[in-house]
Amino acid sequence: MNTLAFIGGGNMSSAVIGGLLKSGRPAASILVVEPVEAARARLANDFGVRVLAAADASLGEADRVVWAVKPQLFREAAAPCAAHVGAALQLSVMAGIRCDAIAAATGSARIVRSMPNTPALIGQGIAGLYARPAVSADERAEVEALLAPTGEVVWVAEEADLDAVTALSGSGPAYVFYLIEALIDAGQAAGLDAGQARRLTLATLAGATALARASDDPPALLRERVTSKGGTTHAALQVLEAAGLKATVGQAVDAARRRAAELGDAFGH
Ligand SMILES: NC(=O)C1=CN([C@@H]2O[C@H](COP(=O)(O)OP(=O)(O)OC[C@H]3O[C@@H](n4cnc5c(N)ncnc54)[C@H](O)[C@@H]3O)[C@@H](O)[C@H]2O)C=CC1
Ligand SMILES: O=C(O)[C@@H]1CCC=N1
Repeated sequence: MNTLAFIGGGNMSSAVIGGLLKSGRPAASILVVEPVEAARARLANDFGVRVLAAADASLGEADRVVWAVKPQLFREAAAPCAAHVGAALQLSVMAGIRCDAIAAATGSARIVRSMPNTPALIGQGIAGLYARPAVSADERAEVEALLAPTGEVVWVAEEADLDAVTALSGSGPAYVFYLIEALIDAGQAAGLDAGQARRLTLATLAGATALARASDDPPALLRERVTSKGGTTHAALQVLEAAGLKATVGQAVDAARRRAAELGDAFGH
């Protein structure tokens, strides 16, 4: 079995490692560079993987390297690894660090960038993936298998499309949580207690999403089926329309996409 190295052993790495072990990968084939002692102890206890406090020559064993440090720490983390990992396929889950910057820091041309989202932590994420041309079809399939425990993947053809993925599904859970907050508050304002408002809100979002997934009909048609003529839904939707909610959502996603591009420029090399 080849060796897989993770640089950074936090939330995202733990989600991927947990899934890999469940799918039968031997813990001894996984190496994690993690400077925080408590995090190393947790990785060793929970998973039995090999942990390193700092990069050393044993990283040279790895033919696959997963970059999972916070973006602003990438350069600092990469410097001591670079001498050992240049021949490996690099997979990054870091927001905003472009392939050029990863190539410059690692000396590898074989790079896959992914943009995950936080539901990955419970196996229900979706990640956008972009591969440089030097990455083979077999390596792409291997990356898909690696990320399978975190949820779904979507490939994009251009690296710039990852900025749109970041704006839609990377940041997207925050938009949904914001809507959840607003609906719970509204339910309470309408007279329900906090527990009732929370249950009704979460089950409604989960149920509507599941129905949209299960149906071949477009969301607009599903919406129309809820909306009786002259009824309650119509009254609510008129308020949302008058407030320009669709346009506002469009502007919000565009602001996130532009910010992702700016951050990519800022982390450039
Ligand atoms: N789209 C999203 O919502 C998400 C994006 N991500 C991306 O995944 C990456 C990792 O995020 P998390 O796992 O949530 O962060 P985290 O903070 O849980 O884990 C990062 C780990 O890197 C370690 N670290 C710090 N300096 C290091 C160094 N020099 N060498 C090796 N390790 C070092 C830290 O001690 C920490 O354990 C980030 O770049 C983030 O952009 C992660 C989760 C969700
Ligand atoms: O807010 C951010 O910049 C990161 C990228 C997507 C989710 N979190």
